[in-house]
Amino acid sequence: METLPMDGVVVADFSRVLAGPYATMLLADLGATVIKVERPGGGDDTRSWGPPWTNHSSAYFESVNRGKRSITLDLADPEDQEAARRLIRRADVLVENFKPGSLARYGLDYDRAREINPRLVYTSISGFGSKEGAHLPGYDFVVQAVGGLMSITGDADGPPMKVGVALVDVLTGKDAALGIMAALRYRDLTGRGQHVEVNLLSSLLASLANQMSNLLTTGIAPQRMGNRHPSIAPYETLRCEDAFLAVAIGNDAQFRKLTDALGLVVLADDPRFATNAQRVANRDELVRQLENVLGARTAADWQQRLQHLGIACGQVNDMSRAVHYAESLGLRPMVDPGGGAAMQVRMPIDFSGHDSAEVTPPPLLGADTKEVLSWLDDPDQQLSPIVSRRSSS
Ligand SMILES: CC(C)(COP(=O)(O)OP(=O)(O)OC[C@H]1O[C@@H](n2cnc3c(N)ncnc32)[C@H](O)[C@@H]1OP(=O)(O)O)[C@@H](O)C(=O)NCCC(=O)NCCSC(=O)C(=O)O
Repeated sequence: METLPMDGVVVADFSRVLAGPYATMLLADLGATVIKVERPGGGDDTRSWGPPWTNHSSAYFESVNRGKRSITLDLADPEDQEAARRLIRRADVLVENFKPGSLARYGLDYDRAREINPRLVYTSISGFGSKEGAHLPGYDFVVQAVGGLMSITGDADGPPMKVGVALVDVLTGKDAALGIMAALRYRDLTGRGQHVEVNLLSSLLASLANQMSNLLTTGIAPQRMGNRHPSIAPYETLRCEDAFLAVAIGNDAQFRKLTDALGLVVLADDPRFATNAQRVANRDELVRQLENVLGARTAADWQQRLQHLGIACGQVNDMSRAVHYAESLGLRPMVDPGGGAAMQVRMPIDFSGHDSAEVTPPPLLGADTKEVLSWLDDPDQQLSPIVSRRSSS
């Protein structure tokens, strides 16, 4: 069997909803053995976040839980707490997203866990950190609001708007996975585990990149600009005959190519538009002139013509067309987990040394409890490979 980067790494996954499960799914995709601990009865909250539903849970749950085993433990029950501690003893990594402090009630907080296993990388995901914001529940939507993202998203004269997916959770999940990788490397160097903490608000603030830098440079908070860019023009959606085309011009040479293609070469020498700063200052007039010409053809037609000249542009696709577009470019965005489960999006990293792990469908609630508990009792026992839960259920 092929060697994967995280082969042999055991992850005790006490997380639920999105950010934590996203992080542990990445680890599973990279070959780790992920044991998802769920509450008996309903399990991960998102198993009931539908519609849409699958035969066994929800599309939401399935999007971030492939490649894992599921066990149910009632952490309020002393016997199950003991099982959780046995799992901690065997694990390399623990991931949890309880509200900070909650796990102490069950004897599963960091201090207790490191007594049991000093090599453990104990990863906590919270909404707002473990200090003054520890008691605050953290959902992506609220963090998009208080973290500034909504204030810079949407039309200039429209209401604040969220991004169309729980992107803060995804960013936080990726930060968690990165933190885990670094802590495992540190453990390789020192032999010591540690407590890795990430939170939704900090991951969002850290991802505001140039917009945050604009604030810090000028003291003025950036505002919503629709699809426009605060510092580059044209870098926005432009109206064609039938639809919008996103056009991104990053330097003057690219602008000259664009004006050539549109038969507007005079604009490239016009003092109002010759440099990026001038184009930003005279953006409304620039867009008016560009749209005058773009309006004569369809967005698809312009996409083909402009891409041919090396200009960054593309139609505004729905998600189905987005997948087809990726496939038309030779990418392999999708993977079939088998077992009758719906197709999934593949982990987006390619390695030259090995293929991506084979993907297995998300687990049924508690499907692995018996086997994992017996594995915890017997250090010589191997876990059997995950097979398709659906065909065996
Ligand atoms: C996700 C949460 C908002 C959920 O809020 P709550 O349901 O109020 O949180 P809690 O974690 O405290 O869990 C609720 C209760 O269930 C109990 N609980 C949970 N699992 C178990 C098991 N296995 N056994 C026994 N008891 C359990 C837990 O101890 C609490 O008990 P009592 O204390 O006795 O009630 C919060 O956990 C949180 O802020 N997490 C950190 C940030 C995060 O990951 N957010 C999710 C992003 S997803 C998202 O935003 C999106 O998808 O959109």
